[in-house]
Amino acid sequence: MKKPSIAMTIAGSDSGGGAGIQADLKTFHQRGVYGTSALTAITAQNTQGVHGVHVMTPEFVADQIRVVLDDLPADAVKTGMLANASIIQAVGEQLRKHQATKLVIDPVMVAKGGAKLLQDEAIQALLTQLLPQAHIITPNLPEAEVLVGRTIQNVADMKEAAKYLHEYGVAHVVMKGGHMLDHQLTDLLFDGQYFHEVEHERINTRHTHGTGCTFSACLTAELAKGADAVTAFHTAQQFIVMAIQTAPNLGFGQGPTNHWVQLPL
Ligand SMILES: Nc1ncnc2c1ncn2[C@@H]1O[C@H](COP(=O)(O)OP(=O)(O)OP(=O)(O)O)[C@@H](O)[C@H]1O
Ligand SMILES: Cc1ncc(CO)c(N)n1
Repeated sequence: MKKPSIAMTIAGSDSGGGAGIQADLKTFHQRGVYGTSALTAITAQNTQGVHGVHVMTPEFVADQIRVVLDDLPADAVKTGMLANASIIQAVGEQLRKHQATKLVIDPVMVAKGGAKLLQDEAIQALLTQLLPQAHIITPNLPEAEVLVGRTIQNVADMKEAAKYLHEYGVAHVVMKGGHMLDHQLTDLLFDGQYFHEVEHERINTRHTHGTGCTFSACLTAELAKGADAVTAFHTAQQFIVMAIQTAPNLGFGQGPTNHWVQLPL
């Protein structure tokens, strides 16, 4: 077998399997990439909500990253749920030590059911300790509003927010439009110079659990294989729309998407 590219996820476990580390690893696998992981927290979670959270110590998160990257250097790394500022600091330190490039930050703050996955005090740490070394940040609209400190109501606001976040040193900003109120959704990527926009129709479904995780995991897998940011963005966008369209109809709440989407590798 030809050696596969490696992608690492640093995130929380979703016991229900639709979001978090499980969505990331399934998506990495489906995109032909070998997935490794470091857990920041374990949630007791299903499609109906988060029933409990157990957070790892920053030292143990650092240990996982260190031993994995010493042995299995990642071609791209993504972060999801980071829980608190001490974990963010530990992650930042380890990634700098290992000179991890192609870092994708999905600034997970709240689960779809409303449970908090990041402490408020950690926002500043995310902005100052992870953004300067990141290749791409992928906020949804409520996350972007918190990071920027302004409301975002339309595509013009999304562009302003993207420019603001770019100032922190991240190479590309992807704004996900899943939370827009319109019938028509816009996702966009800002590379510091140009905006790349994708408009698509909202799919009327309850099966949107883990859409953000799945999208950013696909983006990370494409970067790991050597794609540029814009190409990776378009592939991830296609992947998530197909995954929502063909969701397996599981669970009594907001069900997972289809991680078996087949797109050319
Ligand atoms: N109902 C929908 N129809 C079509 N596309 C959608 C829908 N919901 C989300 N998307 C797409 O899914 C991707 C993820 O966006 P979204 O804003 O939902 O992420 P998120 O809120 O971080 O997800 P989560 O918190 O569940 O992981 C984007 O490309 C967005 O356009
Ligand atoms: C562990 C975890 N990470 C991220 C999300 C966001 O979808 C979630 N619901 N659970």
